[in-house]
Amino acid sequence: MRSFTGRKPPENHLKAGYISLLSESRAPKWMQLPREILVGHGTIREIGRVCRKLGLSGSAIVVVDDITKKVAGDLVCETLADEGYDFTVFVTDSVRTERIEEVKMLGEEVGASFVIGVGGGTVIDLAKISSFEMNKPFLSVPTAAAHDGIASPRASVKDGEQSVSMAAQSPLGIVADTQVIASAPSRLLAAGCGDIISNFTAVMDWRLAHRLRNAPYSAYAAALSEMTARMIIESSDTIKPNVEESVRLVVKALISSGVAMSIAGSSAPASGSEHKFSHALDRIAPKPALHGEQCGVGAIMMMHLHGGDWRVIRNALIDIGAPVDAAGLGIDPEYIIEALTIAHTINPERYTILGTGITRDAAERLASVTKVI
Ligand SMILES: NC(=O)C1=CN([C@@H]2O[C@H](COP(=O)(O)OP(=O)(O)OC[C@H]3O[C@@H](n4cnc5c(N)ncnc54)[C@H](OP(=O)(O)O)[C@@H]3O)[C@@H](O)[C@H]2O)C=CC1
Ligand SMILES: O=C(CO)COP(=O)(O)O
Ligand SMILES: [Zn+2]
Repeated sequence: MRSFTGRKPPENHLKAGYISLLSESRAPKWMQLPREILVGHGTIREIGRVCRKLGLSGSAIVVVDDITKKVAGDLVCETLADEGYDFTVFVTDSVRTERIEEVKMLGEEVGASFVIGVGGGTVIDLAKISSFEMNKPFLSVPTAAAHDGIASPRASVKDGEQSVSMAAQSPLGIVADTQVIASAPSRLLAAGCGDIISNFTAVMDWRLAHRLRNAPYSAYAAALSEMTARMIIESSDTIKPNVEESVRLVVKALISSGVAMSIAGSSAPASGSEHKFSHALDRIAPKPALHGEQCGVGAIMMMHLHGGDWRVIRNALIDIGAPVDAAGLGIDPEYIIEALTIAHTINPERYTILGTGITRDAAERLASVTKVI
């Protein structure tokens, strides 16, 4: 059991919290949250009943890709048929804008009333954004617990070679079958833990942006997001690959992180300087690693910049079997340094500890002090 306190809370920690509660923005807030969430062994067989419970009628578009069609998509279709639903399967290879248009056209053609995404980030993001643009509800059926996109209201869309993060909609329902997710490559579960642990530095950046730039801030969303990171760090020595109990813990953390983004009305509680670093790597690295893996390594370095206990983050990632350095990411150190120096240019409207950017020397020193290179 690891206990993590981040930076020593100031004496008036409660007061600081109180101040941030006082500063909760008073503008009317629209929070869209998932309504039915089912996590457990074999829950894919319940998908038809979940749709009924959600009052969904008419036909569905089931978005899969080659891997996830076999892994779970076919069983989802069988279960929908048993419950009397019509459906049309859309097999994708990406979440490019052309695919979004194709799903929308198909939806129009068959008169679909809702969309189900069965897969990883790419598949679920395609179901999320296309259903949002069709003004139809969507259900998230993750086949891996690799990041919090399974529950968030955000989507990353490939625009040319770049990935653009955009607001979309929360899933109306989430059906996470721990048996399916536990059989996914163990690297994916470790990546999901990296994405969650990175919430620590995301929240520290958010508080900094609130103090220095009066950025809209929600103490509730920050507390929920920080709690997910704390729980994963404190359980890091018990999270084991291909074990359903571990999957259940990580999936609940990913869902809570997605809910924190819904409460905040932005990805701020789960995306700070460490995500800027990851998105920068996605842009320049010849072969980027998984999103959550890059965010975990980013969190080690950004926690150091924040003056926090970066070794606790690094040790937890080691326990979990997630990468902690350039070698583990399979990325040349030169790209790590370059990504650090351009990270501040990603989502420039979001202020973080990176400020207006760090120099190459500072980046090199940061990456070596934290043993990333
Ligand atoms: N919307 C959001 O809030 C977030 C979105 N993202 C985005 O998600 C994307 C990452 O998604 P992705 O590339 O799919 O990577 P993932 O990390 O989701 O999945 C990695 C790979 O594992 C495959 N996979 C998924 N489930 C299984 C399984 N059960 N067995 C075997 N393989 C499996 C995926 O295939 P497949 O692609 O077929 O599922 C993918 O090839 C990035 O573009 C990122 O920007 C990341 C974080 C948050
Ligand atoms: O990955 C995310 C949260 O974990 C979403 O963050 P972005 O808004 O930076 O894409
Ligand atoms: Zn993320």
